[in-house]
Amino acid sequence: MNKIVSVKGLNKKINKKQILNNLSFEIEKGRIVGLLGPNGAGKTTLLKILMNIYHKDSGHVEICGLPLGYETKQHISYMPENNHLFPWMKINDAIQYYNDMFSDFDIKRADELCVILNINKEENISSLSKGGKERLLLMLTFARNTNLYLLDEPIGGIDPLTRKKLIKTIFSTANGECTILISTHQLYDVETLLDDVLFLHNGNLILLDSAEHIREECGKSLEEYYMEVFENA
Ligand SMILES: Nc1ncnc2c1ncn2[C@@H]1O[C@H](COP(=O)(O)OP(=O)(O)OP(=O)(O)O)[C@@H](O)[C@H]1O
Repeated sequence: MNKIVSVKGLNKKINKKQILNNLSFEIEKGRIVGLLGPNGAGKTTLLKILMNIYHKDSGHVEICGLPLGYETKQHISYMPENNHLFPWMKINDAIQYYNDMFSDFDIKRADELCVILNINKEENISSLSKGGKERLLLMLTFARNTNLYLLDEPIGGIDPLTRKKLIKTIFSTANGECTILISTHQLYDVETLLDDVLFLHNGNLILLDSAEHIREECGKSLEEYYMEVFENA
């Protein structure tokens, strides 16, 4: 089975406002896909639907060949936009918490990622900076062995040097087996990482293409292409 995510005719309204409009797309196994678009485009809403946190109004969504439900959640490691961890915890407690919650959590991998991302396991979560919290969430997210990683704005607060290390880490995790859908405004930083891009504008899918095709066909970087598309959208 090569389709990890399959979305057909997905619609979502919130407070009578159409947030996602008849979206249809597929994501193949092993791809790293950038979910890109301006503020309010519907990126977080889409990720929350894939995670079964928000319910769709209509349309059909499958994850790993299964219709959305409790079981599909088990296939996904999700990094939400906001920190959902308890402030009284130490990082070590958070690792334990994830280990208890998820049977696919790999403690050894968590330790390795702590070293790579310069995370002190004795630190209190309440004392972490914005970037520190993001590094913690990324460590927890990628210490799980799942088929699909959904990342919502994972690197906005992370300094450029750590971002570089992080991108390498994401590459090594991806290794052709797992699939990553990453919503970000840091296009410049993830440009080399992405296999495909999905452009959302006002809840509409306006482009799904391979990064290579965009570079070859248009002779532009993804960031340049993004600017061109959204300036004229
Ligand atoms: N719980 C909610 N109640 C009311 N409106 C909501 C809710 N969640 C999302 N929206 C609206 O849905 C639209 C899409 O929001 P969403 O957070 O999905 O966009 P986004 O592309 O992730 O934006 P950003 O890049 O700013 O994070 C926005 O107009 C937002 O105000």
